[in-house]
Amino acid sequence: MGQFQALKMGFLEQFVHNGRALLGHRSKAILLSGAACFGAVLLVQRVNSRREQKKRILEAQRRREKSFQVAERALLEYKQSHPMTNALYILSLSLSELTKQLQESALSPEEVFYTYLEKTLDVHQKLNCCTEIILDSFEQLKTIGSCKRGILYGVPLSLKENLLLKNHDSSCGVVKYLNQPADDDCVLVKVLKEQGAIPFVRTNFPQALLNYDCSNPIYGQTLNPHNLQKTAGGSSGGEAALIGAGGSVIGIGTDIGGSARIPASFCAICGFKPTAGRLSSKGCKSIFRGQKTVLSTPGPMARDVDSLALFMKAEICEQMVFLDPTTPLLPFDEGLYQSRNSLRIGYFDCIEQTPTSPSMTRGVQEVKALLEQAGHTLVPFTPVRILDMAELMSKGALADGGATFLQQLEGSPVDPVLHAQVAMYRLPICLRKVLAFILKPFWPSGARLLRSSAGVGSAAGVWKLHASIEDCVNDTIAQWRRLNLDVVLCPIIGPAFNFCYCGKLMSMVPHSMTYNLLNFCAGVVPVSTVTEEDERNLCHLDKGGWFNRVLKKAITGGVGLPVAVQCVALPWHDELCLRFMKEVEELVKKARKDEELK
Ligand SMILES: CCCCCCCC/C=C\CCCCCCCC(=O)NCCS(=O)(=O)O
Repeated sequence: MGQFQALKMGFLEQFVHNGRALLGHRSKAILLSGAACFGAVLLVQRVNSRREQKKRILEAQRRREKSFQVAERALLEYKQSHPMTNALYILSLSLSELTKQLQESALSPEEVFYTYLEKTLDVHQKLNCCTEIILDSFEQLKTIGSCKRGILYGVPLSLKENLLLKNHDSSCGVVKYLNQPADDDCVLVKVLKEQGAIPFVRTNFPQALLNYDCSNPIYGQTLNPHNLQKTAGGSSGGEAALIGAGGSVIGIGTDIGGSARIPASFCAICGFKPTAGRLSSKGCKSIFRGQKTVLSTPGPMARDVDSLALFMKAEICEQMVFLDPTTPLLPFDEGLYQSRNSLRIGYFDCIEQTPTSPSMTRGVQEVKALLEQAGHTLVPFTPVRILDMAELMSKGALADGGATFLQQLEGSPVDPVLHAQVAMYRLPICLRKVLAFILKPFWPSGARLLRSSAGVGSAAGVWKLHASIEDCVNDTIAQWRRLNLDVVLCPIIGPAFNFCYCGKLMSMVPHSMTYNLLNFCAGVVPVSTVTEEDERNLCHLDKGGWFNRVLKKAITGGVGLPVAVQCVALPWHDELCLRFMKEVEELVKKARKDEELK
């Protein structure tokens, strides 16, 4: 019995042990196969989502190609019955001259439209600057002849892709925004159509718009008309390239950190960022709607300043205020724009701890001399609290540490122009703060960039940020008043960079974004080209730290590229800013003529 009992116990123990082992193996196996299934599901999901991404991108690219093909056919048909003898003449006209000829019926809307269409198709082939020919414009053209009205009667116009257009996508280079056609035109486009303009082409931008290069995974990289190895700039780079190469006489960009001004500087055209609120932003798509700390605004881009002013006159009308009553009842002050009394102008040619190229500095110095010769008073001006402002603009635009930006990119391949930014926004906030703390003694500017990209953390942080910005606005205005200034002359980022450097040089953005932060108006005028001496002077950048060395790499090989300056005025003094830009433009033109005559 004892033996039997022992045998039974041993057998039972063995049974339980085997059972446990079996169960252990089984649960392990179950767990493993569960994990494998989960992994496989994830993989399949990923493959499917990549396939879906590719499919949507291909569809968008095909839509673009189709619009070009239809436009080419229409152009061919038109040319067969209407030999376009006036093309060179039409393309040489400024916007004011063109509108005059159209109003007087010296030119017909059809010949102007097809001339610009032909040029645009040709320019796009070389620069990849357009995202679509707006086929509805052919219908608009058919009806426009009978009704001659509006300041811009018969003028073909280009639009950055993020301006909403009824029945068209505004993708901003983000796959999840594809196949979501807008219900209505944005207010600016509605007003322009009422003023007789014909929006005929949409233009390219960098993915998600928060960069000053010009490439995205749907439409690719836009090239600079002055050097195909350089970027057109951004984010309104398609506009700048198209206008700079003569494919459009007037276009609209948007600007939260320099997007209308930087590409204008890169492509030798004029770009204007009005005071935010002066023009309606209703229907201008932004990647982080609701961000109200640093204000975005649409702005005109053109070959000359008069065109920018004419555009402002056309937009600022009762209809704009009716469609968007958040805009002020403040008619365009033609008298102020035309005034030619002498100005008191503050100037600076660099910003502390912010990379600045030799041609940026030279541009300001040369224009300063011309303005002085013309009888204006130039006063040295050091921007107040510029380093604080650099941090505030970064904290404002990235109050969430870049989380929304990354969210918007989910489901999209990330364009190489964004790699540097995305890498930074992917770092956990606390790691950015720790790294910033460690880097501060060795690399203060890098540390500042990292720390300010960590956002504000809380609602109290937002209020503190807004209070600090208010202080900066008040201090800047107080300084203008102390010096009794009308306007300020300063550098704008340039010359055009090699591809994919803009994201690595966000530290240069204070040159333009300061005026978005302060909500002053600012515009850019081309004044010169990069000289051999500017190129030789790049060696000075070797000394100034990492960002300066990156800048040197970004702009090496730039001889002959456009150089521009920036003109700034106080909030709501848009006409004064444009008048100052006009003055600069005229003086530079005169100096060039005098130089040629020598
Ligand atoms: C301590 C140094 C800080 C430097 C400031 C860096 C700020 C970086 C923050 C955000 C990135 C902004 C990039 C701005 C580039 C210009 C892009 C632009 O204006 N896009 C237009 C967007 S809109 O919504 O269509 O107006």
